[in-house]
Amino acid sequence: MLSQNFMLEQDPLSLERIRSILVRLEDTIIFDLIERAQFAHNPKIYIRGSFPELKDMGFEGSWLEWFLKEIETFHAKARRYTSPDEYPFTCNLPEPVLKPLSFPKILYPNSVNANPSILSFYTRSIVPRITRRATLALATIKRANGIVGDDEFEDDGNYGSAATIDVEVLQAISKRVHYGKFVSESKFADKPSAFIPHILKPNRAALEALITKPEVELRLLQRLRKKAATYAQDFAPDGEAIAGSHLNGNAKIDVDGVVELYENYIIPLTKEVEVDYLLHRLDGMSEEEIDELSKQ
Ligand SMILES: O=C(O)C(=O)C[C@]1(C(=O)O)C=C[C@@H](O)C=C1
Repeated sequence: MLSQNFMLEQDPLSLERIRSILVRLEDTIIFDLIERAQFAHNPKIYIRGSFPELKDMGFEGSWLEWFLKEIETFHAKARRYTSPDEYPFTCNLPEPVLKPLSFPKILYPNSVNANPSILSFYTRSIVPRITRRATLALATIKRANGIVGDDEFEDDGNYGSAATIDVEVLQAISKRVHYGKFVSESKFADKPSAFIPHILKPNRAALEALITKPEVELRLLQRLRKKAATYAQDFAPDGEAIAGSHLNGNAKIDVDGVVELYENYIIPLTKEVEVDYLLHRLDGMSEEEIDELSKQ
């Protein structure tokens, strides 16, 4: 079986293996979004300074940033961020308590990190979109109970639950997007001579054209729509999907929203990471080394 375990894989740069991980991460991302969609938008948790309790403890960021800092502090101690496919959202994290694993050297040393963009599009675009249904349901309940005030409708008070799932979604998207580095390394290793001229004379458009595979993207979006539509349904105790349970606003997740998330953010950002990685792929190499690579 193709795995995500770098310590076990014979050929970590096989494009088939890397793509199989991207496919599996689709499931993780869809399920995490379904979990997040259970709760209202809760915009307060993304705004710095809206929790005086955090300020009192000397923390200046938002509620979500506090969650990220605390969770990543713990995970850093368990050496999560020494793995080549894990990237933290916060900095100044503690050292691991265990000695490092000696991962095989797969990626060329680089400092490409797309997490600031991921955090920004997730909080500004994704959360409001996928929580719309929970927010509307809350509005109905509050109106029926005579509670008015539009901003109240977005807030169900589940700040801990919402932020816990936010961290999971962010980590899954981050892993997915940064897998772009492995895709790039695999494509580069396959034919360095195709890439080298556009790295030496930096040309983003040419590099992007080289890594873009429209048929792979199309298949991905079709598969994703089917998966999201399946998981959006309810299932009877015997495991049969309940007909129509994903219609008339009852779907567990906004299927179009999931597809748009991939089409407009996740795939473009993965490609950006791929190109950024390539642009630094020859950093620190001598002319002789580059000449040698160009022959391949
Ligand atoms: O599978 C690849 O070849 C990738 O580069 C990954 C990916 C994606 O984000 O899913 C990105 C660019 C390609 O056009 C196709 C798919």
